[in-house]
Amino acid sequence: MYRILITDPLSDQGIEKLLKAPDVEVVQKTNLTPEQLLEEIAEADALLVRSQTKVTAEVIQAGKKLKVIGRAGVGVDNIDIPAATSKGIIVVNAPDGNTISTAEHTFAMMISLARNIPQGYKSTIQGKWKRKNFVGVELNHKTLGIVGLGRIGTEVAKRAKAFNMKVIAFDPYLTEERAQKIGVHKGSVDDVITQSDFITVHTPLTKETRHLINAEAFERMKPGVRIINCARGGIIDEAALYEAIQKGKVAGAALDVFETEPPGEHPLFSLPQVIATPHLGASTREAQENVAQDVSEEILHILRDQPFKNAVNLPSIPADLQEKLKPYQVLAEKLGGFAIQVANGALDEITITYSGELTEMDPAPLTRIILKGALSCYLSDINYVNAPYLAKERGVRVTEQKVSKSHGFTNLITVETKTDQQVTKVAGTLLNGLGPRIVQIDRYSVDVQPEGHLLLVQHNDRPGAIGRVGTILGSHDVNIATMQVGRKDIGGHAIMMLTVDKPVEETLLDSLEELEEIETVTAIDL
Ligand SMILES: NC(=O)C1=CN([C@@H]2O[C@H](COP(=O)(O)OP(=O)(O)OC[C@H]3O[C@@H](n4cnc5c(N)ncnc54)[C@H](O)[C@@H]3O)[C@@H](O)[C@H]2O)C=CC1
Ligand SMILES: O=C(O)CCC(=O)C(=O)O
Repeated sequence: MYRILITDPLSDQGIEKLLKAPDVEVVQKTNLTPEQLLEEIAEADALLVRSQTKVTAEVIQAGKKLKVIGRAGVGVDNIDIPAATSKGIIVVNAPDGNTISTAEHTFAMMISLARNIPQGYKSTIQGKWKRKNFVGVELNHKTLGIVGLGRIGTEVAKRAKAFNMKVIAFDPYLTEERAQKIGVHKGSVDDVITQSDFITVHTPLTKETRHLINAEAFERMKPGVRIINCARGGIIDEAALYEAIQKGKVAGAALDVFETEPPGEHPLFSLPQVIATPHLGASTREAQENVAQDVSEEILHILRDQPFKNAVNLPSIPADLQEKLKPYQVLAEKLGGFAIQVANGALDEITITYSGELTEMDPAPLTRIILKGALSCYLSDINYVNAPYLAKERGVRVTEQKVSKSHGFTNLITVETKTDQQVTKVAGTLLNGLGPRIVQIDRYSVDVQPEGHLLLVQHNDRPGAIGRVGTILGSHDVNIATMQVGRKDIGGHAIMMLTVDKPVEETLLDSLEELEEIETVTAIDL
């Protein structure tokens, strides 16, 4: 039974799938204090939030069983993503479900701003009739500058075109072709800032976008420009906006989001040119149902080990690729574990080579699983979310390549490890109907099922060596299940690869290493 903790109000219809799932227990507790959240999270397999709950590193650390954090919405700035990634917790969001609502809210704000609707309303219900005070401007033929032409920015652009506005958009990922298709002019930030009558921002809040619209930008804007922010507080420098309105450079601003939320008695609210809503962009019945439904499905898929698509801290993998790679997962994990256990010394580098039919797909997800298998031998709580992160943190260089030559196998994965002492190469394949096999250890061809307790013995090829190893194993009550030998030259360097029925103790390894012809003995547990 999976325990899913929901700590912000979510649409009941949206979470219906969770409520009806036979393998799920839903615990809905909103308005928790930070201390209560730390207590509740301890038993949860999944946490589902909107934007109020602050999912800090401390909360993530306290989530002993936590596998996934779901955000019913786009922005994940209330979740400590690096902390989740380093602990191997998947963070998923619902990026599509509130796009239209937020674009419509942006438009509502722009029209309200242009026509002074909130100010006019307030005055009218106070019994006044001040028509002269609320003369506005048309949108028709005005230039709208959009910073960030993603999902919401694009929907805003489409609506602006219906209002006969000229749209200039800046987005580092905007191509000329896409700009033409949407019907906008692709411009620079500078074009947006200097040419627009209205400017709206639709980016996430990042190092680059923090105070993107600042005092210097306001200086260069057209007099009478109007500003809209329905994305994230902090993209616009609020103090600079206050100054620019005071100076008469900016005619007005419509804000749905703030640097600190809730903003309390903000100086901007003393200015009649400023209109505001309490982060309402996604607050429609439809959007809330959509995002809750989308993220609920993703959480169920992740808990049930099924394909999912909206992980924020994992590269997205199309469902068909996930299906194609699924059969290779066991091979990849075992191969990683095997490769690391036969490599002596401190690991510097792992080079993973994919051959045969694996070159026809993107095998990158398998690299994560190989790293998981490798790092699990030394570190706890490793999974495919945090494995690349932890490898990098430990200074291990990871290289991935594809080569067509597969030495007669339909598929082949070769893992070369470089430590401060040696370079070791192991290769594995997925045999049709037989499952994973290790087929190469350095120069030697083998056929080993990567399962259970294995013993790799490197020795000199001398008569009686195999018998003596067998005798010592027997005297320690260790039964040999399978054995393979490989050598390149008679009397030269050789290997024995044994599968045994129980874990091999240190004392047994020491006894084997005392034999004159034995060079090294490595116990491998998979
Ligand atoms: N007010 C509200 O209730 C809501 C706010 N949002 C916020 O709206 C924003 C946009 O959401 P979506 O359109 O869904 O995201 P998106 O990811 O589809 O689009 C964001 C766009 O910003 C662009 N971008 C990133 N850095 C940039 C930079 N330095 N300069 C210019 N463009 C840059 C990206 O290339 C991307 O195209 C997010 O911050 C999100 O959290 C989203 C939903 C509701
Ligand atoms: O949950 C909400 O209402 C906030 C939506 C939002 O800001 C987002 O999805 O980024």
